[in-house]
Amino acid sequence: MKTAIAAPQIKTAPPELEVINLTKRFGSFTALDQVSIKVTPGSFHALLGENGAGKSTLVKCIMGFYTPTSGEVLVDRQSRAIDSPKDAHHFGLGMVYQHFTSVPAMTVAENLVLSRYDSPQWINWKAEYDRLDAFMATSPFQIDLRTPISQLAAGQKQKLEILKQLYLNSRVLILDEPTSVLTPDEADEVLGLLREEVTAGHLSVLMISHKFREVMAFTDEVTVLRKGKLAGHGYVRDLTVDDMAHMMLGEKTEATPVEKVAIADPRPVLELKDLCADRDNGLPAVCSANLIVNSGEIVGIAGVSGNGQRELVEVLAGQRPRHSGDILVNGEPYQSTRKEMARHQVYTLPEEPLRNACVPHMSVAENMALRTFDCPPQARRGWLLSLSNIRRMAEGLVKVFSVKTPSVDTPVGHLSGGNVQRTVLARELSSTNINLLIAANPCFGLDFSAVDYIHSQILAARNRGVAVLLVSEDLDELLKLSDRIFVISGGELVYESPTAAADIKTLGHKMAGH
Ligand SMILES: Nc1ncnc2c1ncn2[C@@H]1O[C@H](COP(=O)(O)OP(=O)(O)OP(=O)(O)O)[C@@H](O)[C@H]1O
Repeated sequence: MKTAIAAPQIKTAPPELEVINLTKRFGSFTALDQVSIKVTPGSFHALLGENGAGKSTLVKCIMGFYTPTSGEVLVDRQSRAIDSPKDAHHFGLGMVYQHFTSVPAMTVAENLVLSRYDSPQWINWKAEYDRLDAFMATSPFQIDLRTPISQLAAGQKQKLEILKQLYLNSRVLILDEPTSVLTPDEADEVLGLLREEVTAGHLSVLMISHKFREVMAFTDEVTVLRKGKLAGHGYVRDLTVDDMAHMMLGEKTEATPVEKVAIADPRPVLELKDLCADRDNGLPAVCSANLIVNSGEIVGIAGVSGNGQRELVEVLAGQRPRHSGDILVNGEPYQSTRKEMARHQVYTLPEEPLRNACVPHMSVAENMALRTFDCPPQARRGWLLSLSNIRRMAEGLVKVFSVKTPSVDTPVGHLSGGNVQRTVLARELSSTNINLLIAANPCFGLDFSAVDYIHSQILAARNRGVAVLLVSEDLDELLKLSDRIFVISGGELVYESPTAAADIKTLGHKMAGH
């Protein structure tokens, strides 16, 4: 019988990681073209690029998820065959993802032991806890080993993802947008602690990021990809944000900002009256929510993830039954059916669009047609589909919304995260008759030029008279876009203010549940 053996906890120096002329093709599409990058031991390296530039493909090739078409991965100057994450682990490489991978019902200790590659069949918990206590005492972050994951805040969960890699003795950490689910304070804390480990020479970090502020504050070097090719490299001390943006975009010009205009005769479009909804486990998620969104108004809902926002949006999108209360759209009772959505012109941008707003194995064109496939010109008599019209419409939207996809026939599940987001945005924002738009974290995972674009689209919709409910974990986004702002905490709307009069400190306190 195999018993648990604790992972070695010796702080060895990180190895040098180098990628030489790496090419990755998916069929006839070249996602990476002769890309080289070197992560020197004890450096904090940022990997930048627009959505679809090839960043995830590059790190997936390094970690052995993908087999490169050609090129080499060198660890300590020797070419290595890395065919799986387990091989990568063997060479000291570990990956931390955007989303948490821990099992919510298990404790921190159980998740750490579970993360090991030498999964034991029998665990001596007494000995395991002694070793875990010793590991935790010397690690850069401390988390109580006996706490279930479901009780951890987002920042602690992300710290645990990093701790897992340290526990596995990974010396080169590859982080894929590690702060996207964190508040700015949590992000600074996590990156600051990693920075200390890098400065002490215990770790190297290669971090995919869209946030220039974090790149400038915490990293030493940047490598930039553009359309699958190496577009630049440099030291952060020698570069400005403009330099990096220019490397990412080439000669493209920036979007002109959209100004808000005053709306005449606003009328209530969305009304929530004592709306209550439950979580999957039957416990209350949304408690007696009351709010009105008027035409030509953006109402923002701020809150730390897990405070009922997801369930609220799911109820409005028809993906979760309400427990009680009323929803009115244009003054009429609203049950969020597809028919009602079409009649009242309600559009939604839910979070995690690949899971909540797409059918991953269906093509980009089919996904773009999910709202309109049974209407002319995409269908005759409601059921006779015109595939050529569906493709033609998708080709137009791909151009307008700059979706990077090999073709409109590619399964949407094959697109990069940001391009899945753009596919859904194209479908939901392209109608000229939008009446109500419900958007949840619409810029999650998007590069800065895409964020500007989406913000200008949402503002332009508002200026046309669309009522917008914007649920976001990004307070800066809410302060920039919304006319009125609410805070949701513990499922209750605990604060409301016109955004111009909102006090940031009070917002922060309310978000933290005080
Ligand atoms: N399994 C796959 N099959 C076909 N094409 C793919 C596959 N995975 C990625 N691609 C394509 O490769 C390109 C690069 O994708 P990748 O996910 O590496 O981009 P990225 O820079 O990480 O983008 P983002 O910032 O949006 O996450 C995209 O055009 C994507 O559509």
